[in-house]
This record gives sequence, C-alpha cells and structure tokens, in this order.
Amino acid sequence: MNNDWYAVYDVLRSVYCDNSYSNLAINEALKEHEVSSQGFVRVMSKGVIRDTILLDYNIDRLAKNGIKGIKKKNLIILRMGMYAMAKMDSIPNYAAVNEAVTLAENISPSVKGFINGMLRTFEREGAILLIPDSEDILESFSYKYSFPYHLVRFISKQYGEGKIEEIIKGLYDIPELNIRVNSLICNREDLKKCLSTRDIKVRDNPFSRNGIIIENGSIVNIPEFRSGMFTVQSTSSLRCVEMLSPKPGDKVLDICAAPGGKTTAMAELMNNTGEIFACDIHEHRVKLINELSKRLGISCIKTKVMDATLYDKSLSERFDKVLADVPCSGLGVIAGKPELKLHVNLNELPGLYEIQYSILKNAFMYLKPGGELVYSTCTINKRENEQIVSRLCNSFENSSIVEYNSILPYNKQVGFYYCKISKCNNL
Ligand SMILES: C[S@@+](CC[C@H](N)C(=O)[O-])C[C@H]1O[C@@H](n2cnc3c(N)ncnc32)[C@H](O)[C@@H]1O
Repeated sequence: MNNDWYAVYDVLRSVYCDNSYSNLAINEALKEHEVSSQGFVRVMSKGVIRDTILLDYNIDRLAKNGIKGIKKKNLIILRMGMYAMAKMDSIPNYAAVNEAVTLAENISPSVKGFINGMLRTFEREGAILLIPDSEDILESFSYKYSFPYHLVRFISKQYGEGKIEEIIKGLYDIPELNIRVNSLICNREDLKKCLSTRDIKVRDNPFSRNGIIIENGSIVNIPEFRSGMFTVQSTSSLRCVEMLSPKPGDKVLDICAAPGGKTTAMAELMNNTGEIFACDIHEHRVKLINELSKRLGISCIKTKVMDATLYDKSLSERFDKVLADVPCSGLGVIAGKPELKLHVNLNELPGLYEIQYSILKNAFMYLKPGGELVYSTCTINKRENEQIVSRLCNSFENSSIVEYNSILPYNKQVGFYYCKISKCNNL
C-alpha cells in the first residue's frame, strides 16, 4: 500500500466530508502517514480539490448510472485516479490505475472492479479531462477553470463579463510563493546567499524590498526558517502592511491578528520597538502569534484573546495605527486554498458583512485623532471591501480615505483589498 496515496485520500476525505482547510488536513495527514514525498501529497491533494468540478463532470459522463449513485469515498478514489492520469506527468497511467485500485482494495473492496473499469475507460479515451460545450459563457468558464457556477455569476455581476475569465483563471493558477526577510536578523542579500547554497532558485520581489520570490526548491523547515530569518507571506499582505507603515516607537493595534503574519511584519518595520497589541477571538490562534513572534525573535507584541465586534471602552483613542485585517470570504486566495470555492456559502455572507462592519467601527474608535487605520481583506467581493469602508465613512464625519488598493488575482498574485483611513484631528 502506497502511503502517499493513502495520505492524499485522508486529506481529501477531511476536506470533502468535514469541510476542513486543505493546509490543516495536509499537516494532519503528514503526521499520520510516513510518506515518501511530502511534495507529492501537497501537490496532488490541492490539485484534486482545485479540479473537482471538471473531474466530477467527467466521472458523471463515464459512469453508467451517473455520479449521483457513487459513494463519497469511492468518488474520492476516482477523482484521485483521474487527476493523476490527466494532470500528473510523473505518474504513468498504468501506475495511477494500480494505485487507485489498491487504495480501493483497502478502503472499499467491493468497488475495486468498478474503479478499475472507470479508469481503464478513461485511459482508452486518452486520459483527457473533457470540457463540455456550453452556450452560456459563464458556464463554460465554470468547467474550464473548475469554479462553481454560482460563484462565477456572483463575481461576474461585480466585475463584468469582460474581466471574469481573467479573474477565474487567476484563481485557478497556482500563486507564486513569496517569503518575507526578517529585517531584524538579516537582509535580503544575506538570505538569498543562504538559499542559493541549498539550490533554491529565487528572485527579488519587485513590489517589496523585504520580499523574495521562490522560483523552485523546497523551503519547508530548512535551518534558515527555523532560525527565524524569514516567514512565508504573500506579496499582497506585505504591501498591505507597508501601506499602514507603522514607525519605530508607534503604539499599534492589530485587531484580528492571528496567526500573526502581518503583526510580525509590522514589528519588523518598527524595529521591534514601540508596542503592538495583537488580538484575536480564538485562543488557539492567539498562541500561533506568540509562537511566530518567538521564532522571529520579536518582543514588542502583546497578545490578547478578544472579540473585536464588542466595543472595549478602555481601548478608546489609544493607538497611533490600527490594522483591521478582518475575517472574510477568502475569494481572493482560492488559488492557494482551493477548498474555499467548494465551501463558500453565499447565503452566509450578509452575516459576515455585519461582523466586518462592527470590527471596523470599533477599530476606528480605538484610533487616536490624527491616527491611521488600514482595513483589509483577502477577498475580491466588493460588498466586503468598498461597501464596508463607505459605510464607515458615511457614519463618521471625522474619517477619510487616504488611499486604497484593490488587487485582482492576476499574474499569480492573490486577490486582496486594503484601504487606509485617517481620523481627523479637528472636529
Ligand atoms: C484574515 S485572518 C487574520 C490574518 C492575520 N492578520 C495575519 O496576517 O496573519 C482573520 C482573523 O480574524 C479572527 N477573527 C474572526 N472573528 C473575530 C472577532 N469577532 N474578533 C477578533 N478576531 C476575529 C480569526 O480568528 C482570524 O484569525
């Protein structure tokens, strides 16, 4: 039995059946199974999730009684087998069929023959995932980029049919991997030298002086990571923090801070001086901020478990800078977290808008007159972005927008929104 395939199966079961996040499920599976290639488990798990809709169309097409009667566990094995055959050049078709059939033997022995038959038929067709023709252009994009139709329509209504294909394609393509140099410990040139000795190919991030893009090679748990020389962070997140631009000695509030990627980026910009008050509603996630600060050698961060939707009078007008990186639908980061496109429930979004507004309103109340706040999300849904900010500006006369950036997921960037708001001194 191939442990790598079993690990992928466990990840997929957890994502499809328990709505887990793929990154967490992958970490769990890697603890559980002794695999020969962690890279294989990550690539195949995310790939199958990314292509679920197109895989299911093809399974439905090939199964005599359609996809509806196929049990979830058997569907997962079929998705894995077909994905390996169609998309993973490193695996010969016969090996993919064998692995899938062996997996079925262990997990669901009675359907071994069915799995074998389906995959052999797919192989005879050329192992190509067919994309159906459709007169509805949005439906054809939905299959082509394996993106739920209702989400294609939702995004298209906001950005128009002219932009939709590029956006959906951007949310399909694997985003580039960026790391942030810990400027408290080293500089970009030093770190690049260390990485090159490990055969890791990199280039400077043109958008951030502390960013390095990893072109190939693995940075997982290398000594430079363990010693805190860098942390993984998207270019869009880095640019968001650079827009707020906290200075050494500032008093900063990070109101939705966990796991601490932006909190620690701010601490580095502040040269580990001043004070950052970092809060999050979940205790286990607050621990992640403390662990990350420790690894990066940062001491100016104080953490607290706090529900940011509830107003705390003791924080009123206490901070020079506030970051409100609120919980959101995550529609901008689907390329890296493909399970989000399967799990997002549009009916739940109005409740989220209220949470986002309450957090932003409180964040604004905690800002000193003359201070600046950045509101940010990793979604491209305008109702979570522009509309939340407008609501604040319409409610508070002393607020004004300084600048904003709405990043669409083009050119392997993650979709992001951030807006700097100032609090006027003289009302
Ligand atoms: C987008 S994430 C923050 C990411 C973080 N800023 C970073 O860069 O690492 C949003 C965070 O908000 C937290 N959160 C959700 N609801 C909250 C609430 N009512 N009050 C405070 N934090 C909340 C979540 O636990 C999550 O950690």
